[in-house]
Amino acid sequence: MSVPARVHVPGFPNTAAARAKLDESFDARFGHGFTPGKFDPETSMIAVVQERPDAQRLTLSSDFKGSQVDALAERVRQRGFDLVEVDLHEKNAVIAHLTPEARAIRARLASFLKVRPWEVEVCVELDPDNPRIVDLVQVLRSPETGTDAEKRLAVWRAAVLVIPGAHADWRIEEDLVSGRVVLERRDPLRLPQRVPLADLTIDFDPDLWDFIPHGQDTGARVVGQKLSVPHGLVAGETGAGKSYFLLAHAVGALSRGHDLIVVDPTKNAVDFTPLHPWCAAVAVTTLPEARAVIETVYAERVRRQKVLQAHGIGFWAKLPADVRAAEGIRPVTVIIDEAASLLEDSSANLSALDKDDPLRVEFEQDRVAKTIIRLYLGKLGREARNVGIHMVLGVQRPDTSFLPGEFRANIGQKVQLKVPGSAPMAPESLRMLFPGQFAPEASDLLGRLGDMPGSGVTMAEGGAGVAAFRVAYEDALRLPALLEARGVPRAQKWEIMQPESPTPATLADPFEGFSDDPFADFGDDPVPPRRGAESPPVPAEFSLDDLLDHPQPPPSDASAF
Ligand SMILES: Nc1ncnc2c1ncn2[C@@H]1O[C@H](COP(=O)(O)OP(=O)(O)OP(=O)(O)O)[C@@H](O)[C@H]1O
Repeated sequence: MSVPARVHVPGFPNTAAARAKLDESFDARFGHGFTPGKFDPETSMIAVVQERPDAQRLTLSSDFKGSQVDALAERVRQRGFDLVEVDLHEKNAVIAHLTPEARAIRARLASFLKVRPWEVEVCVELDPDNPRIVDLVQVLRSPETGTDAEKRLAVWRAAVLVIPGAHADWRIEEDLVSGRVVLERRDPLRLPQRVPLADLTIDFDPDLWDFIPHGQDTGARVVGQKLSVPHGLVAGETGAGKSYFLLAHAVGALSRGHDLIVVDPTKNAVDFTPLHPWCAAVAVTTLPEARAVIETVYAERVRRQKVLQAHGIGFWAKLPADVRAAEGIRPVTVIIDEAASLLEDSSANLSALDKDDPLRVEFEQDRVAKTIIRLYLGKLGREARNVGIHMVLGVQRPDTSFLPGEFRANIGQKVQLKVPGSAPMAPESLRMLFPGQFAPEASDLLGRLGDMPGSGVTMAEGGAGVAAFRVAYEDALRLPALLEARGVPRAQKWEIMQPESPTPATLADPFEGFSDDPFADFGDDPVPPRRGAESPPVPAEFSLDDLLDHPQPPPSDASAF
């Protein structure tokens, strides 16, 4: 049967596992000795490559020993063939005509792996337009390089560099079942060396409220967050550039007319200090302070919902401009850095301490603050977009399990930043951020990012896929000048509710007697706080104790809104 040079494989995922599977079907269709080669995603065609050209099987004498294999290889070579496989147990060997490239690469890989050439089998393809460039090397057979998948990958990452012309940006993938390793040429990712934040920042324009730019991709296209899905999440360990990402987001939001709120009691939001005059509120010292700010944000959500209801309108931007101005309704961006530490429960048990011990009092207050922040975050997750409230969370690890489900479901843009010089992240650790086939893609891109801080991958809601990008940057101390130059007004400060500080004894279980959602029975929740300098002075009264003891919202102040 004549074997085609290429076959059409629409939708082929081009993974090592898919190759191994296709190899089986090649065996069935074309007989042994053909393997899937270079895949062209544009035409969905894959090459059919002969693994062992002119292969012949030799029978070895019954007393043939391992010590004689080198001599055998030399005799085979003198006859113009290559020894490709020796089976000392079955006493046979396979010889074939390897291409010069396959012979050379096999020899280099074998030497790197410290084995003899016939213990490694490769299939090599060259660039059809430039036969001096190696396009694809498939290692069809090789000795075991370790039991740990990450370590084996590290071995192949080093091994790939012995291939002439190869570099660290080559794609490297192993199929765990067949053991086939695919080493494929890719052009290196070329991210901009630096993206000046000033280049992405516009003159103050609230009409452009629904897109916050973050940086540029490999084609210098602007990457950012569309606010059609309200919230965002950025993951990155220390040194990855997370604080500067959040600063870029803050500046983008301010120049698009958002009120800015910063919550970061873990790191005291020092990087944000220059932005304080532009912040409507900050919570940067304690968890109860963070709780009060989040409660205030939620109460603002309730107030806005009432305004919308009163006008029979479902979305804040559709309110008449005069109503928005009178009510102080602008989009709100709430930045919460180190979000996990605000939400994750602490398992410490301080019952051995006296109940008035300051340490225990603080611990109990923190615990209650976390519980309440988690509750409000869940509610804001699903109820925030129509009133214009958007949150961006910073976390160390790409793990969202600590977030309330409603919040997770409303994260539009997800970003993973890479610490310069760090080991590549395995797809498994990225699955919570990037579902399905996007996790391997994200892992792959992260592996090719190079060593510049503020580089990462992002995936926006809507299935457009993952993209590598460089975060826009400006020295934090120069941000005030940038905002001034762009005409961004300083903030009207929000009045933050101060929940009464309950005594530790009443804090033991603040939600006892409530099933899932302790606020579900209370209709429209707390009395809204006063907002901005234009608002009439109405006392903002809302505390956890009020909710628990007097389920109805106090009606007396409602008319003021
Ligand atoms: N986009 C960027 N472009 C250029 N340099 C950057 C960028 N982002 C961060 N850097 C540099 O990298 C350093 C670390 O960034 P950053 O402080 O944001 O890290 P981080 O991940 O927030 O760390 P930490 O968790 O300790 O705050 C900064 O001092 C800054 O100089």
